[in-house]
Amino acid sequence: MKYVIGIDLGTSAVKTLLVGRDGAVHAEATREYPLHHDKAGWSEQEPEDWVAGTIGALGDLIASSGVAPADIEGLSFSGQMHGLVLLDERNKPVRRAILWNDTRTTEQCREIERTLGDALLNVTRNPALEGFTLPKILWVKRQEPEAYAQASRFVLPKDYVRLRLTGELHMDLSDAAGTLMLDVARRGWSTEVLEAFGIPHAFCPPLVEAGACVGTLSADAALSTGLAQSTKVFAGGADNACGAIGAGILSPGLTLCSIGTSGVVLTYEQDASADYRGKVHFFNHGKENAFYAMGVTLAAGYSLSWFRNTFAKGESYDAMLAGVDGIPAGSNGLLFSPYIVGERTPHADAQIRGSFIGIDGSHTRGHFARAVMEGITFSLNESIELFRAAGKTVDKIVSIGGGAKNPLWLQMQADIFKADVVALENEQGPGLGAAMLAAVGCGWFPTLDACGEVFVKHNRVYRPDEKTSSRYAELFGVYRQVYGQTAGINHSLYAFRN
Ligand SMILES: Nc1ncnc2c1ncn2[C@@H]1O[C@H](COP(=O)(O)OP(=O)(O)O)[C@@H](O)[C@H]1O
Ligand SMILES: O=C(CO)[C@@H](O)[C@H](O)COP(=O)(O)O
Repeated sequence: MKYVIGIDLGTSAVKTLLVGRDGAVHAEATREYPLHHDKAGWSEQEPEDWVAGTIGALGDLIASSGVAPADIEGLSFSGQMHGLVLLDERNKPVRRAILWNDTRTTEQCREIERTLGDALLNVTRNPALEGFTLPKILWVKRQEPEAYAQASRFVLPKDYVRLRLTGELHMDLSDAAGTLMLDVARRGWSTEVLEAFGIPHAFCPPLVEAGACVGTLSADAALSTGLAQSTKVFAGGADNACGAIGAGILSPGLTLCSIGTSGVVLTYEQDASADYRGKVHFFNHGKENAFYAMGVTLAAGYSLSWFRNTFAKGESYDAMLAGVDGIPAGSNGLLFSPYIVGERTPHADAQIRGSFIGIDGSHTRGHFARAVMEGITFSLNESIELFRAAGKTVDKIVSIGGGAKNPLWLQMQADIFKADVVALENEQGPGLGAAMLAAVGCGWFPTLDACGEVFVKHNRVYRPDEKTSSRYAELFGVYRQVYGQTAGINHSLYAFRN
């Protein structure tokens, strides 16, 4: 049997999947790496940690599978979006990467709005948000002029790992769409945006399709991973584009919910005609000439991982959540808003922070854990409501990401979203999507759609329970008031954060 590998460069870890021509996942290997939060609102990672983690995970994958390297025909990538990696002329990073969930760039966002005016939405199809790449470039230019002076070009996280494995420098359209420098509908770097900020075209890498073959592994990469040097390398895409591919969101009518570090609700768009006026993100898909719209909760899985690290250190998620299914919907009147690193959809606000509201002497740690899961899901439901208000039918949602490992959370999604929630056999949608790009690139299938028929395996369907659903609908009305009622207080507290 022949195989391909999907590499998902996530925020918490790099996850690798070995997938056979039969579409079955034959082996998995993961390596975690740290996040650095040196100041409130800052979030950075060491590009070298991604490279070491990827090489280590690929080595583990081959060793644990026992598959002959010569039988692995190709590999591709899914990458956390927007992160700025500045490279010098020898392609060495000049500083740590500034990530998608870093919100230090509010001033630069206002500068982008002032400078571009209407062109911002018309060309990039997105508003200026702190997480996107262009504001980060402007921040480094202003705050760290020495680092900026050393930078010859920029790439996004998975592009840097690909560069280190192949020696080739590229960026794919689905990831470039998240930089705020791409003309999304025309599918090229926007001269208007680049000129407005004095960024030379040579600063931006050559653009390719997510499925493009960019070469093979370098001799060094083959040696350090144990893979054959002849392994074909395909560009890969943004993690949400790849998550959509891996969940079979390849035609209109299907919706994706991903609970990773961030949380995402995404719908397929056949062309660039839909106009959400910046209320949700609008990006190029990893499938050629297609697009997607999505709402983002900045701290979805991250809120639960923060809760675990702070109040249940050393416990697994399953241990921490044992018994939480016995607590009634609504956590006995305890409500959580997951704004612990700021928010994007529907409240683009870098200064807002989270809250527990309604704490009662009877509440246990279990109530708090359940409230965190409910608050995250309410936040995602705000994006679903935005799509419904725009006329989309949302009655079937494919759920992926670490959050989809927990059956209680999948049922909670069905109850809160008032829609059928479908789990995949393997919840690693982005890694599977990357493997599908490699499988199509290797010529195993004529299209991603054909590949999806073999690779995408739906598992159990969670249907909304009428009684629980209507209880949650009532509570969602209360949740919706939290942002407005706490925004002023949080903005005043901003001055007290380090
Ligand atoms: N067993 C579990 N039960 C509930 N949630 C989980 C479980 N395992 C992981 N998670 C959630 O999934 C998140 C990680 O998801 P993942 O898709 O791996 O993230 P990323 O791609 O950002 O690295 C964690 O932060 C946590 O909230
Ligand atoms: O910023 C976004 C999308 O706009 C995030 O979705 C990142 O792409 C990170 O994804 P995960 O690590 O949570 O998968």
